[in-house]
Amino acid sequence: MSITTQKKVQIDVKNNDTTTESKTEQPRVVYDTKDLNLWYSETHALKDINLEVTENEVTAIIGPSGCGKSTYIKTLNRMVELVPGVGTTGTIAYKGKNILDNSMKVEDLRTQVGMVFQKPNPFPKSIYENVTYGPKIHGIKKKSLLDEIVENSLRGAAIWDEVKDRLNQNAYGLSGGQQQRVCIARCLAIEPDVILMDEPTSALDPISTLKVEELIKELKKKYTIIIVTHNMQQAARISDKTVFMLNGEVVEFSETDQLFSNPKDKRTEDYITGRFG
Ligand SMILES: Nc1ncnc2c1ncn2[C@@H]1O[C@H](COP(=O)(O)OP(=O)(O)OP(=O)(O)O)[C@@H](O)[C@H]1O
Repeated sequence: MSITTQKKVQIDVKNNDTTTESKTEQPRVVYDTKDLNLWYSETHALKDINLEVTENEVTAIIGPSGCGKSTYIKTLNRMVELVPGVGTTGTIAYKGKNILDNSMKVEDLRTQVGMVFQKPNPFPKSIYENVTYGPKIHGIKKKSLLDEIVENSLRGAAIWDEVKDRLNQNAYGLSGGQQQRVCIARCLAIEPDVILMDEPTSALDPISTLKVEELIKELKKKYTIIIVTHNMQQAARISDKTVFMLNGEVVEFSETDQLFSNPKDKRTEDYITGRFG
């Protein structure tokens, strides 16, 4: 199911100082998925997915275990194709270009689309080296520039103050919540447009979870965020739109407030009220 939202922007245009005109501005669609099907060999994991992801919004994907949430998010940066025997039909346009087309270079896509995983996965290196890893691969060598990227990225991930005096220490020495924010900083260091998050707080305690949630709300001012979560309260707290998936299908996709307060589909209602899943 796809929805199209229209943000109406009223622009006052002085016309002989007497009249007012209004103009409609379309929000920018970052990912436009059309009729996407995906198979892991015989398993039909995604079925006729149609979804639009809008710029500078948080889109949450919820649904019971095995419904295809992770598969979908991993299709958005083509990580899913690392699994042998994966086949797809349909299209996913990223800023107008079909990423499933062979002509799309995965490396190009991944410089624009960062990913944060369920378990914090810092490299066994210093905090500094973790954050500079991506920029160095992209050829940045100048120490002053790398220093600047480290500070900006760690600030962006709301962890600068906690780690600024131990940048050369191993990231493994940090708490789980701090490690996850370093991983978010590592993702910001490549200056992506989109951040994909696959259950980023499921391994964190409630306080760290809250910090990452606050961070996500802040990050959406600059980035487009797509987050898979098992936690419906989390989806309700932080997302603008929510996708409910079941058995590989999108059952409902709408504004988060609407989906949780007034679901259109009985299956969504059953899921969010805990009657199944
Ligand atoms: N690497 C794989 N090889 C074969 N089948 C897979 C693979 N990964 C996932 N699947 C299958 O695809 C379907 C969707 O799985 P997926 O991991 O996307 O679900 P999910 O909603 O993210 O589940 P969870 O909430 O438990 O993480 C399931 O039937 C699963 O068994």
